[in-house]
Amino acid sequence: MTFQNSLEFAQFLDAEDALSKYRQEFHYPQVNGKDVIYFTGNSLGLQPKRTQKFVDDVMKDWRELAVEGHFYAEKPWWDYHERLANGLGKVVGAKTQEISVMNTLTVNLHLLMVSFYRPNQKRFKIICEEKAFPSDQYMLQSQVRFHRFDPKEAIVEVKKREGEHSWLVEDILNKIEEVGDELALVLLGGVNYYNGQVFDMKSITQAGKSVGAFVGWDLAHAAGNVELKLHEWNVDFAAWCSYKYMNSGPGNASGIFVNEKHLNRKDIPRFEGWWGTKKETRFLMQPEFDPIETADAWQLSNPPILSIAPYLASLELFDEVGMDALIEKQQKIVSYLEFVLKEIDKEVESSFEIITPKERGCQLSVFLHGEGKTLFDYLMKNGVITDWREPNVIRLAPAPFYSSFVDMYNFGQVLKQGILQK
Ligand SMILES: Cc1ncc(COP(=O)(O)O)c(C=O)c1O
Ligand SMILES: Nc1c(O)cccc1C(=O)C[C@H](N)C(=O)O
Repeated sequence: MTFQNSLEFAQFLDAEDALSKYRQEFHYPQVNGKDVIYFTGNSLGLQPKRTQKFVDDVMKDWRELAVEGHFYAEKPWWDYHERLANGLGKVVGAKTQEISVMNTLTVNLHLLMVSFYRPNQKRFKIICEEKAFPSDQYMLQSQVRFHRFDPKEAIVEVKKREGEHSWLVEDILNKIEEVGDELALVLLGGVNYYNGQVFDMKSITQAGKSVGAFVGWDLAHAAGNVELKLHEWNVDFAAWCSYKYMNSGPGNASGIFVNEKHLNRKDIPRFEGWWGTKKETRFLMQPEFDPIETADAWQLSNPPILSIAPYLASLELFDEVGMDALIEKQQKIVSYLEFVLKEIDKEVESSFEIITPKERGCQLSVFLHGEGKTLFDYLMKNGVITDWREPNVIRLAPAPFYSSFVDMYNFGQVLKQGILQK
């Protein structure tokens, strides 16, 4: 056994880790009386301890002020959502006015497609990745049918090459070129949920724009995980959920990005509601829609303050730490996890194939050759929270805010026991 492959080395890495203190900021579920090893921040992030106060404050204001809370709460509700835009802009690389917080991811993608999928007989095709997250597939198919086109003709899926586990960027760029002036929209997941691949969003956006298409991104697995420069990359629109790497709680309100150049355009239609009208005139109850000059124009209803409160708490943490520090730790901890997996792989008969390419964020997807769901069940029973995706893949996503190097080491030990005890 080498020093690298020891508990002491993992402890040394934790001691060197400037973010290790942030683990204390989160609540940990327990199994067998011990904190779990949590790998599913890519599905639902842990609860930050400070969230409770943010929610309690809203409950208190509601209890004590009732309707007056809209205007006289310490953080008034009528513009509460605006408090999130600046912090979120830093996470996704956008200007404050390009961000709004509203609804949930699939709803927002639909609303954004109302604006940015405007097919005609010539230009009606959409490029996406094959086997995108099912909700995205349903969303795209239903949008295409809504416009009376046939999904089989309109949706062009870029496939992985035979035998490959990830997509080649050149295949996506070539497909964009090939579809050319029939292409209305490019809409992909910035990070694929299954293999954890980070797409080259800059080049793909550029290619889509160069053939005259709109380009949007589903950033469910990217927001709070990888570097994003939506404004600089000239992305038209994007949406994400807040409950994965952004730790805002199950099914919580999420964010959208609309490029500044599309704000206030009369030729880009929108579904509209009263929370998209200017605050100054909103309560005059006039029949004309007077759009806010920011992405908030896409808001329909007054936002769910109790949902947005945890998101604000979480953004405070992101603001304190910053994406650069999170990404730096993420690269170290994911590399260490890869090392742990490879070491165990040498010691046991089974073999693990990491199907995540080198373009990656927090997630390693691991194909378990020679192992079945019993290994996954063993991990769960022994306090390793991971998830299982058919046919034989576990996804491991150590979140830099709260995962430790010792967690990775201990995971390796549980994994080894799980395989050896068969
Ligand atoms: C890539 C992707 N798209 C869409 C969704 C659906 O999100 P929601 O249920 O918040 O609409 C998810 C996660 O559930 C996802 O990972
Ligand atoms: N939101 C979820 C839920 O309520 C139940 C189960 C899973 C989810 C998820 O978010 C799944 C996640 N998008 C994924 O990548 O698998």
